[in-house]
Amino acid sequence: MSEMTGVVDGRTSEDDSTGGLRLAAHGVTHGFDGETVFSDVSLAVEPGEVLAVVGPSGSGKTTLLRLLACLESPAEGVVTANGRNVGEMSEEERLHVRRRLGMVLQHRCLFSATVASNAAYGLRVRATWNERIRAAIRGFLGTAETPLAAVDALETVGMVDKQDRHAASLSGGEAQRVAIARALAPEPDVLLFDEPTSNLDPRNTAIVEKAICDARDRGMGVCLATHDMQQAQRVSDRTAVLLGGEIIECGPTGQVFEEPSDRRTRKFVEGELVY
Ligand SMILES: Nc1ncnc2c1ncn2[C@@H]1O[C@H](COP(=O)(O)OP(=O)(O)OP(=O)(O)O)[C@@H](O)[C@H]1O
Repeated sequence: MSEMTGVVDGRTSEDDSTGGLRLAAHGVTHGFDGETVFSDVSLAVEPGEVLAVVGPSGSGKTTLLRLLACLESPAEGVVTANGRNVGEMSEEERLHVRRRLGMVLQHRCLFSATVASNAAYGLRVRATWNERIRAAIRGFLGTAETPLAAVDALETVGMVDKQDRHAASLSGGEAQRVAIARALAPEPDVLLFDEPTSNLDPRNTAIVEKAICDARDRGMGVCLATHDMQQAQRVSDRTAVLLGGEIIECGPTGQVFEEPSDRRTRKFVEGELVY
């Protein structure tokens, strides 16, 4: 619980003053059907950094991301957003936090709509009522245009030329890139990416990794769950190793990979650990 500073209810000194969003898990334990997946996990995604979460299949990377995304509540411990316990927020406040997040889940699902409409989804749900009414009128008149931010995001992932295609017609890799564009378009404060390049070839992996680094350089916090040790080394500032139901190591990526303090980390990152 070492990161649990100045928390939990009420506003704290960490609150919105920085303009960014700091998401943190404090002493979090979670599991399913009576089985614990991980215990006493504490980590934070700082604004302007990429935090990689690496660990074997089934170690709980997705579960941790879902807790940080406020999609589930931890069995024990708390998740905070700028120092406030999201479990003690009203529904409206939690929704406000969720709207500051962009998420790409491993089992991404696109809506049954065009690529452009999918990419613009996050902008639509964040729009004010006035903006929604104007958009509805433009839709009715047949003069609706794809918002520039959605076009930019599609351009970033190399999908702008397919913006009129129906999502159902896309390959797995194309759908993955549209899901990433959908997360990027609203310029959220924090991006939570679960294996975002699992279906991509090296060229498109490089494009997505560049988008992740660009987002970090613009001040977003990025939490990246990945199996790909090279990817963690290429893009992340810090790496957390989730193994055997706990975070066994969390620190600057160079240090975790080159001079880990836990011998299991060295075995894991070098692919020697049998699990
Ligand atoms: N909704 C659920 N109901 C029951 N068990 C679940 C559920 N979600 C995850 N689990 C279990 O929790 C454990 C952790 O799953 P999780 O998907 O978080 O791992 P992961 O590290 O992301 O795995 P992978 O790298 O294979 O994606 C697994 O044993 C999984 O079967």
